[in-house]
Amino acid sequence: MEEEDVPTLIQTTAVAESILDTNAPTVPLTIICGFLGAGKSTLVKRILTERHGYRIAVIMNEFGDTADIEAKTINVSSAEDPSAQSEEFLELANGCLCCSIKDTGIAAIEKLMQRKGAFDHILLETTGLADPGPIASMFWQNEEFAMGLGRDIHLDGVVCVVDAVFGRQQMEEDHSEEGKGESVRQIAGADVILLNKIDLVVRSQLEETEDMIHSINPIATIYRTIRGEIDLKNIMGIDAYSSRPLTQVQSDLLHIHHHHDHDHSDPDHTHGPTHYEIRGISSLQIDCPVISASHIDKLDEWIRSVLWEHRLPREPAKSEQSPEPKLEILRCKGMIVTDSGDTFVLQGVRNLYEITKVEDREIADAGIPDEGKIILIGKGLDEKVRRSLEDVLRL
Ligand SMILES: Nc1nc2c(ncn2[C@@H]2O[C@H](COP(=O)(O)OP(=O)(O)OP(=O)(O)O)[C@@H](O)[C@H]2O)c(=O)[nH]1
Repeated sequence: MEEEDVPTLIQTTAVAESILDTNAPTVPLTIICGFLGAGKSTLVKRILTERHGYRIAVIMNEFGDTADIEAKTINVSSAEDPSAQSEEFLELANGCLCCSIKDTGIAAIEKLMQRKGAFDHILLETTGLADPGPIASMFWQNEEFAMGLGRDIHLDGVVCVVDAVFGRQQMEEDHSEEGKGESVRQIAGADVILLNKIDLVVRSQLEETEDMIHSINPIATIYRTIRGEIDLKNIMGIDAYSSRPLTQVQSDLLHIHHHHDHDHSDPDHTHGPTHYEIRGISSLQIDCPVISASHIDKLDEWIRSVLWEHRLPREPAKSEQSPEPKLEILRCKGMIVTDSGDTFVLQGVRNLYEITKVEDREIADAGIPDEGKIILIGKGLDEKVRRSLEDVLRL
């Protein structure tokens, strides 16, 4: 996708189909991020110790207090291979596998893949300060990845654990001049959010935090948890980066529609950027009418300009000194319906994206949607951006 000659839609579909047809499923990978102290380790510990029936390989930054888990060391460092010194595998009583990484995650995952077949899912826990975006794009639509680990692994989703007690305060601090904005980037890049420690707060505080999260990221599903207690099917196997399960994308989009239904009575607030703009990160939702098939190319061009050149098509590039915020998309997702009866799914993480035609048989399963919707999460998403995209869709 980095090249000028972006693969055509047909090729993309063909690749997706060939993956489907080879009957060699790749292992789903879930990234777990979250605020410092929000409860990531508590969640991981649950996964490693409880009897849930899943065989999960967990990659942790450090073993921390999880090292006391009853386990046997499988692989210790070897003298010939220095990279092996940075990781260790532990096989746990509940069938899970655990490994720690200190520097690059890729080396650990490559090692892990030598044990392919011993697990059905990979969880990658990041540090409390990590921005999941660059990590997610390492595993998605990345040529190097596609040629290597991508044959064995696919990105399933990004889960963010948010502290119900301090989450709001954390986001507000991150919004300040001194803050680096990690917590907001974590929320912006997540597909599922666990609002954890709900036992420690009152309902109104929960709702306020949820509102704030929704304003930054209307795509993510929020679950309220205590000590990371959650049915694992809600965080694993969600296929958030796939264009295949139309039903999932559709339900996400319907969910958003539902959530903002109350806005429709007020014309000024029908689709505007949400009122929160924390560290300039906000979201934009645009309804797409049924468009003509030729508009797909125009849309593709628009997306490329915004994602790669950080400007609207035909708009001059902004200088570094420009007072206007830089246009930066952290996540985009959408569904587009054409008058030829085709449905396309848009998926994007930062500057990587794909627009994929949905197969007829999937539509047969899910039903043809009446209209589409595009959601952008990022910086500089003002009314000008909305109008520009609407113009492209309504040519
Ligand atoms: N009351 C309450 N305490 C919790 C809950 N979840 C986690 N904790 C406690 O919160 C503290 C921090 O939890 P961790 O799981 O270590 O948090 P973390 O996100 O891994 O922390 P870092 O790795 O430092 O970013 C621990 O003392 C947990 O026992 C919860 O739902 N309710």
